[in-house]
Amino acid sequence: MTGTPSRRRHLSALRTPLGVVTALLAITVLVLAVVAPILWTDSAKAVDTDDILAGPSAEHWAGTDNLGRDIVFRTLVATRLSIELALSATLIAVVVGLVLGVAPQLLGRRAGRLVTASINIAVAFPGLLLALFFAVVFGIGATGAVLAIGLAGAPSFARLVQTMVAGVVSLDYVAAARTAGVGRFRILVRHVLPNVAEPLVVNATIGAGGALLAFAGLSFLGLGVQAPAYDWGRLLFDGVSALYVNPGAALVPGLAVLVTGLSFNLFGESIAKAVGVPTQGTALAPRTVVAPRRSTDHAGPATEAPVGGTDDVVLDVRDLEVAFPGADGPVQVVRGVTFAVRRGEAVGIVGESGSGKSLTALAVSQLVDDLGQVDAERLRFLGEDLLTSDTAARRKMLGTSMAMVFQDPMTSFNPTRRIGGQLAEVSRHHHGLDRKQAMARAVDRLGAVRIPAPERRARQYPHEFSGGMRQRAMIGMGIMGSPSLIIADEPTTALDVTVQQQVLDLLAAIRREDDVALVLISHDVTVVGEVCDRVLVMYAGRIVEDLPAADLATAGRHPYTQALVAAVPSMDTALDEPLAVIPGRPVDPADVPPGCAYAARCPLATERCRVEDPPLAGDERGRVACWHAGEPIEPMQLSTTRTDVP
Ligand SMILES: Nc1ncnc2c1ncn2[C@@H]1O[C@H](COP(=O)(O)OP(=O)(O)OP(=O)(O)O)[C@@H](O)[C@H]1O
Repeated sequence: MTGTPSRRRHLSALRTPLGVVTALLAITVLVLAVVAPILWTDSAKAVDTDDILAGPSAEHWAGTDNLGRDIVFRTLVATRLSIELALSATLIAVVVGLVLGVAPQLLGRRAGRLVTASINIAVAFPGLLLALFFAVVFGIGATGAVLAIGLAGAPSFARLVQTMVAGVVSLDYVAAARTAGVGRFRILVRHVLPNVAEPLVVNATIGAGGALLAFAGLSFLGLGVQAPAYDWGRLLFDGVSALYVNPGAALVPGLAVLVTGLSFNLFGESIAKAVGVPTQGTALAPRTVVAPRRSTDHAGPATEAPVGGTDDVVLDVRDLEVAFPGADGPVQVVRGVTFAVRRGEAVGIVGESGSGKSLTALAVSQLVDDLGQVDAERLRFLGEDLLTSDTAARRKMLGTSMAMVFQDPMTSFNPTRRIGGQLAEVSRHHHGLDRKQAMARAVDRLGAVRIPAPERRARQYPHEFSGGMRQRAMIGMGIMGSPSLIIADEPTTALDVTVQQQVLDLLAAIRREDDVALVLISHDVTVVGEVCDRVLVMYAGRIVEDLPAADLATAGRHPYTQALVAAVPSMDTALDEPLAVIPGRPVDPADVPPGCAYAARCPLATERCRVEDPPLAGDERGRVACWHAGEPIEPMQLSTTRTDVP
């Protein structure tokens, strides 16, 4: 390989004038830290009682101290201790910060929040004040100062780590690993930490500069290194007391602190800028992830049969609700969704953006984020109650029997790991295969999803795959086990049309061959009509119609279903004409009107619709929630053009 993109970006940081200067300075300081004590310790120790507190001369460029020792040599020799102390303190800050920063991901919801709150409080304290506090606690001297500065720096690293971890855990490949039942600790080690390592190292470089300055501050207050040992801070402390006799005694070590601190700081900043990593000043609000809670207020009879009977039911969802906190109390975004999926059945979920399709799927796969509250009367997968506590057996069952395919193939894989290894992880984790067997299975599955030269491809990184291939590899990951259900959320939206068809064909083939059930979420009514047996139409967090896919194009009974179909451009649509859209705007989940949520946009709406919410009533043709189901509507009333929308 010719070098990774990130390595190339690091090098580009060195090409800016600031990058070059600060890198050279930082390297010089590190070299001095190694060689100066070897070369000049004797000269730095040499006492000259005839030349005490002398000013600059040809022999002593910056003069001498109160024992006649050369200031320049002492400053050079002090480089090693100063750097050692600064790096030790930085190491402590990074390690403690890392532990605290990942803790909310590993601990339960309550303990995680406690850690987050403590970090937030600690971050709000000025660093030097914290350092002074710890210095007093740990005692005066080098060890106390290292611990004090290290611990005082930890909260800001913890905040940074927390922010970065929260950014990574929301990506699809982490969600996929969670669905695959990979434990929190393993996810952290395999997927999260490799992706935060680079920004952490860059920030540690910046932190080392800050630590140097902090040591100078503590030593200046007499709390740092004690004589006869000396670092730059100690020299500064001694020099200041003789400032009026020989200013060089304070100036030279002061300059060493300033230049080294700045060079570390700016070098770190220029790398950060070049590679685009966040620094400690750019922290975002943290977010933690935990499993949904069990509903208490909807605990209904668990023995009731799923919609349409119990035969071969893979997924059984009854009265599913998802709510998020809003400005005026919880906002319900999924409002009582009930459906079942049978073995080998393909069920499509359609609806406009924001109708609750994705959250329904996320709730089923236990991936709704921490803020979301998931309640259901029943949520069963292969007969297992998904609302019960987070047991290893349940995780394993989800991991081997349910597969998720996400919209964005860019974020579906961990960019730092080879594709084959990521697929193999599932089998090593769940099927007890050793590394070699798991890799063989991964190669086999890549072949099964029609990826050419699977053995070679397995050794490649995600960025070496095209979008369509990545999506197929994601499906391959889903079939590492023998899933009973694949949930595909807009799996083709990010792909071009020909690749879309290949991915849909692949899903259909897997379904046929292995009798796998499929839940396909899509904006695209045509795609769903082609691939699925049955379609759930969602509006404002509810299922408004459940009908055979064959009826979707012509026999939808809900006016919303008909409007969705009418808004699909046909082959006869003139390219220069504006696209058809459904009149009006979708409902704001925070402000759902009484009665039927679609009434304001519906050509059939009457007073009753605006007052009474129609139930989802079932008959032999499916289920529909409309007081005027099946009543005729003029095609003109179903859709309008984009230009007519106010
Ligand atoms: N994490 C969240 N916090 C708060 N609200 C959310 C969150 N996730 C989704 N929502 C809201 O829930 C509603 C339903 O979202 P969902 O993603 O399920 O819709 P969707 O039908 O899948 O839309 P799309 O097709 O655009 O993905 C939307 O109003 C959305 O803004």
